[in-house]
Amino acid sequence: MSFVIAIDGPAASGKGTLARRLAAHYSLPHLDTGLLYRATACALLEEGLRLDDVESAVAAARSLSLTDFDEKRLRARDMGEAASVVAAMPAVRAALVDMQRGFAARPEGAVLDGRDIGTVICPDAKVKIFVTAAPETRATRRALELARAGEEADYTAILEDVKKRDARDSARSAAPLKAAADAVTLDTSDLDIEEAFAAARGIVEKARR
Ligand SMILES: Nc1ncnc2c1ncn2[C@@H]1O[C@H](COP(=O)(O)OP(=O)(O)OP(=O)(O)O)[C@@H](O)[C@H]1O
Ligand SMILES: Nc1ccn([C@@H]2O[C@H](COP(=O)(O)O)[C@@H](O)[C@H]2O)c(=O)n1
Repeated sequence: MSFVIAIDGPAASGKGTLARRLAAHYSLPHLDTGLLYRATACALLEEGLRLDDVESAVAAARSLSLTDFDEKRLRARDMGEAASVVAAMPAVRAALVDMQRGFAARPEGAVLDGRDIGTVICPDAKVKIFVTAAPETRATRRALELARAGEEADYTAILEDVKKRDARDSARSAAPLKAAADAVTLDTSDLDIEEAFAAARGIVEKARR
């Protein structure tokens, strides 16, 4: 397998930040797989369909194009919650596997971040990192991010969101959120972004040797 870095972790743990930084550092393409589930949920909501309409969700997942995402819309808070509802459907997950594995199979390698990259999508990845942080830390960071963007940032509501999403993602039967047995866990609760990036680079370098 080519040089694949698989990054998983709970909501707002900083996996996207680390995945982007590692991809830039190693000149690898990056796929934020959460966007696939967010885009699937968004397609349903925009059509006025219910989030539990499995057939429509599978059709929406199958028609996604990786180059076609309105990231600002998809990263809205309500879309994270909606994504986690469709992500619990085994048929939706199955519809998105080939797209993710195709991305990971690029000859130069790739960085993918999500919930099941190390466990299901790329079980043979050379590097697996499970990024985590205390829920309160994650909620504080997300609230700061929203406040910086001039959006509503109610810490208590965000903390509740994060906990609810983690619980649903961990409890589902299909590809639940969990660290792969051979992943290295990186707890960033007491690390700033530069420290977390340095630690992640250390993990990658060790795995490459
Ligand atoms: N180690 C860190 N210290 C401080 N802030 C951080 C750290 N890592 C990430 N952040 C900030 O926390 C917020 C969430 O990070 P990020 O978007 O990377 O998380 P994520 O796990 O990809 O989230 P999601 O699950 O919603 O996709 C961002 O504002 C980011 O800048
Ligand atoms: N590999 C993945 C990635 C994401 N999900 C689900 O999508 C939701 C949104 O993901 P973010 O990373 O953008 O926060 C997330 O809560 C999961 O339910 C997934 O199941 N598998």
